[in-house]
Amino acid sequence: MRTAYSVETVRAAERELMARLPDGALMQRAAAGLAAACADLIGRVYGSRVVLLVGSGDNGGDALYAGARLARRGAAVAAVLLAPERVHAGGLAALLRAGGRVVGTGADAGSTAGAAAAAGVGAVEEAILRADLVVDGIVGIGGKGGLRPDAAQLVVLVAESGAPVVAVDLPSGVDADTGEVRGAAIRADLTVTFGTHKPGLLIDPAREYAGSVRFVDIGLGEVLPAEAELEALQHVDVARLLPVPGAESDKYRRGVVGIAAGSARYPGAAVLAVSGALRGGAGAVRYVGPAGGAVVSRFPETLVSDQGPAKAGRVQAWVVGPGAGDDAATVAEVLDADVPVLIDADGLRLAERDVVRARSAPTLMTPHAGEAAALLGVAREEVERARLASVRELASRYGATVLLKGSTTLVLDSAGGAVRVNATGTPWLATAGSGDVLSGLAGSLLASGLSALDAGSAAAYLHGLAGRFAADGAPAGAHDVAEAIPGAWRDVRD
Ligand SMILES: NC(=O)C1=CN([C@@H]2O[C@H](COP(=O)(O)OP(=O)(O)OC[C@H]3O[C@@H](n4cnc5c(N)ncnc54)[C@H](OP(=O)(O)O)[C@@H]3O)[C@@H](O)[C@H]2O)[C@@H](O)CC1
Ligand SMILES: [K+]
Repeated sequence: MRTAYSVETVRAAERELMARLPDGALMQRAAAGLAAACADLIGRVYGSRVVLLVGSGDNGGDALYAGARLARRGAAVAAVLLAPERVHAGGLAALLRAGGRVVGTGADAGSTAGAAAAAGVGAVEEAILRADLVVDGIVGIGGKGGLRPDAAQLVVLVAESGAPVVAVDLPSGVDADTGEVRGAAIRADLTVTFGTHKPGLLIDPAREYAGSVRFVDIGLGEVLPAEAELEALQHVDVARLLPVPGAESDKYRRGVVGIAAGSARYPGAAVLAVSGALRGGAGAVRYVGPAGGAVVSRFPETLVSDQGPAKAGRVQAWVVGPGAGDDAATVAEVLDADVPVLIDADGLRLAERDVVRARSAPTLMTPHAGEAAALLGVAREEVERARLASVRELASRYGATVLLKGSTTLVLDSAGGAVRVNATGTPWLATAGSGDVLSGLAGSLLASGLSALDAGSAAAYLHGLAGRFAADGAPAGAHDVAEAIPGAWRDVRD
């Protein structure tokens, strides 16, 4: 399991650890890891041109000490100082001792102007445009709000230069706790993060700015609390969750999932939800709704009923909503059942909030950003900008477990706790019907006994992986994704 902790938690752990260690020890560990990562990225250190962007905090200090290490290995290292009068003094001294230099306004230690001040801008620009590597030490977990204008100007120059960029701890300009990006931010090829991942490194849009992420252990793990703010399941975690039938299992013991989906207008949604459900571990799939003919002709193993959910026979979990149109009565009937219910698509719009809140069996809601926005009464962009806040707000308003779909899917249990983030997806998954497959898959896992949190996060993981396998770099339809689920399941189990 990969975990991420908020800035507040990191600060507390950092204080505790620092109290036990000699001064500066943590920064030296960070700088050593950072320098090694930079060297790996550029390949040949000797003779390479490295530019450090140095803010006035410890993030800049990390960059300076790492720069000193690279300079000792023969790199030509130039530091651009955003606030020369408040630069990390030890770090700067180390860089200068190792043969590094200060470029631009930073050369004028008396200047209070930023790096973009007219006097030094030419030299700064030239250094950045000619760099083999840019190290972003503008700001780390101490960043507040969008980048200030002088820092934002450096971001533009770095983007123009096209040089590889290593971000120190976080790409400057992204919010460490939320993954939000306000205004300019560094786009890194690699982010070297210390002690623990920060939520922003795992949640879009910030995740995209981080590039690949390399973790440097500075010993913080021993003082971090057991529960993280964010968890990202890995293969081994998902493998532990997936149901395995025993020798005594029959279809009923493995669980029956009921799919109440589709309409005369959208029969395909029913077929796709069933296609996901058949690959999700339940022993049988029951279908209720007007698309029974289409479902059975594609999947003859489905148990079809036209009696409505209450009379359809026993199920251990329901999926309601994909392609449901305006059939509010079916949604209400399903919500009345005392078994776990997954609500998706049209069902999200049709479900009464008070009814959802009053349910005693688990409820799993699976909106995409547009649906979440409609439920919250905000613009879609607002949800995409602030995914973490959105999933929290929805879970609290509905008293339900919420899976917010997207490039990084977030799942939050109705009782709170760590948010699970899933990043196995691929942009190719943004295709019609893909969500219907996910709802069937998650519903099937619910029916086989997983909690709403585990069913949602394991389904998102498998679905994302199946999307990758199905697409393999080319467009794929939702039915291809469903067909790739067994391969994803095997990949996880092996
Ligand atoms: N955690 C650990 O165990 C370890 C942490 N370590 C490292 O320390 C880092 C945290 O250092 P930190 O606390 O000094 O804060 P940091 O990120 O440098 O930022 C503060 C500076 O940024 C400025 N600034 C703020 N907002 C800004 C904006 N929008 N735009 C522009 N500037 C802005 C702010 O200016 P001010 O508000 O003071 O004017 C202040 O000068 C952490 O990320 C990691 O790299 C490692 O050494 C190993 C151990
Ligand atoms: K940074």
